[in-house]
Amino acid sequence: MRGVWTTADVRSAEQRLLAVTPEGALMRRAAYGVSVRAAALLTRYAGRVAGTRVVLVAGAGNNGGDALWAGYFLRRRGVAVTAVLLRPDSTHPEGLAALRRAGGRTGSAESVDVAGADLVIDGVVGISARGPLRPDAEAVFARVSAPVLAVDLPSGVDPDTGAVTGPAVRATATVTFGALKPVHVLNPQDCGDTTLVDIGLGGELGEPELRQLDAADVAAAWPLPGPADDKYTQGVTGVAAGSATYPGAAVLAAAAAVRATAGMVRYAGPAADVVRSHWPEVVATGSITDAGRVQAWVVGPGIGTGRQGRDQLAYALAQGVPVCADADAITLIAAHPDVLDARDPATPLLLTPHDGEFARLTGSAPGPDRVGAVRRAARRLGAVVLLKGHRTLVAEPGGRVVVNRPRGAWLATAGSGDVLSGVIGALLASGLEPWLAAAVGADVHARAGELAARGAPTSASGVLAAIPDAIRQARALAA
Ligand SMILES: NC(=O)C1=CN([C@@H]2O[C@H](COP(=O)(O)OP(=O)(O)OC[C@H]3O[C@@H](n4cnc5c(N)ncnc54)[C@H](O)[C@@H]3O)[C@@H](O)[C@H]2O)[C@@H](O)CC1
Ligand SMILES: [K+]
Repeated sequence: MRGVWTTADVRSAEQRLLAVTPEGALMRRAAYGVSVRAAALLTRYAGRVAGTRVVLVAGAGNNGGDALWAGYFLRRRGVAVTAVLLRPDSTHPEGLAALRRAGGRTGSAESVDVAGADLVIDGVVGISARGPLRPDAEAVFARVSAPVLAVDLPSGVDPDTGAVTGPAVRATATVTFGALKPVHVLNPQDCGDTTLVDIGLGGELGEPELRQLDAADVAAAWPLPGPADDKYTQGVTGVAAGSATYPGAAVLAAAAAVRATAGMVRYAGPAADVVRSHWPEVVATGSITDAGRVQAWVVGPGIGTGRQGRDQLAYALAQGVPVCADADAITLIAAHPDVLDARDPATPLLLTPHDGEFARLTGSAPGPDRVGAVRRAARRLGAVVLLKGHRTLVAEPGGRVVVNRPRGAWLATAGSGDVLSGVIGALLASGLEPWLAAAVGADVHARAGELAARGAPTSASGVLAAIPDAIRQARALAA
């Protein structure tokens, strides 16, 4: 798992490291990393390094210092470097001196040929940034047509939320130092391709603010049958979904569970015949009370918000096994919170709202601080909450939050949520910890969406069919 730390955490870790590191060493390490990434971008976009032209845009702080030192290293590789100094009187003195010593030039926003650069390096602001780009910096970036390499983060984007509230740099690539910050995972669009340079901060960092799974985490968590397994030992998934009028949700959720694990899937509800005819391997019954023993329930997609749905939900919650409550089940919990009384508090509950359901459930929309909102909701509800979105978030009551890596917007298609709940149900039934089940399920769901789409719109059935390839992809990347 990759950790992500707040700027406050990073700043205090840096202070501790600075106290035991020779003056300027951290900045030179950081800046050297920027120069290496800059050289790679120049090779890619201009076909060479020596003889190219790089413009640095340097603000008043250490972020500007990083850019100036990166300019020093690029000069040594034969690059013509010119720095636009936004605050000439308070520019980082050592960085400026190093650049000049190496033959770099400086100028004002008006005098430097920004439009003629092969690469622009954004050293306006870093982790001490507040608010959007100021007009002087905005005017410089308006003239840029070359790729932009952001130092630490794209200036103008909020480091801790990734929010853009005014003019901001849109980077081709970002080089960050010591630790990923929330901006890198919450706003990857404006960061471009982010690389992390190790400046030795690792030992100084505490618990991360956010976590992100990589393929190895997904592969390690995904349940696979062993030689001693049979259809029961892998965990039986129960799916209570759909209605006679809307059987589609039932078919999609049950089928997703079938695709996700090799164990058994039981379906209970009014769409039993339709489910059975599409997926003969599902053991389907008309009533949840006749369904038999399962190791986790998925309840909600298409069950409606009336008496029948409420009874199904209350029954599932009383079985002493983990429950993934989705769609109508969330609306039911919002309207009748007493339904949760049927649940043994030791039974894990996982809720998978989209923004509208989240607002119904908690009384307010997630707002711009989605991480804070989902973390509070999980704590208050004593449940794992998966907040759907371009970057799906999963929070558990103890405060840990996983951010899903977006893979295009292909999953914005009808029925896609039903597929997700079926996958998560199967993972819960296999015994995965609920927040890991939700995070790993969301990751494979996103991979399946990308594989199904391959550049053109897809459908929930397409996503469903791509689940095995998504699992294979994660396992192959981890191998
Ligand atoms: N402290 C360290 O040990 C290291 C710091 N490093 C660099 O230092 C950066 C942090 O440097 P600083 O704390 O000096 O601060 P920044 O360089 O992030 O910002 C400098 C100052 O700009 C002003 N400012 C804030 N928002 C602005 C806006 N929207 N437009 C214009 N000006 C604005 C503020 O007065 C702020 O203090 C990191 O992002 C990283 O690039 C790296 O060199 C690695 C080591
Ligand atoms: K920057």
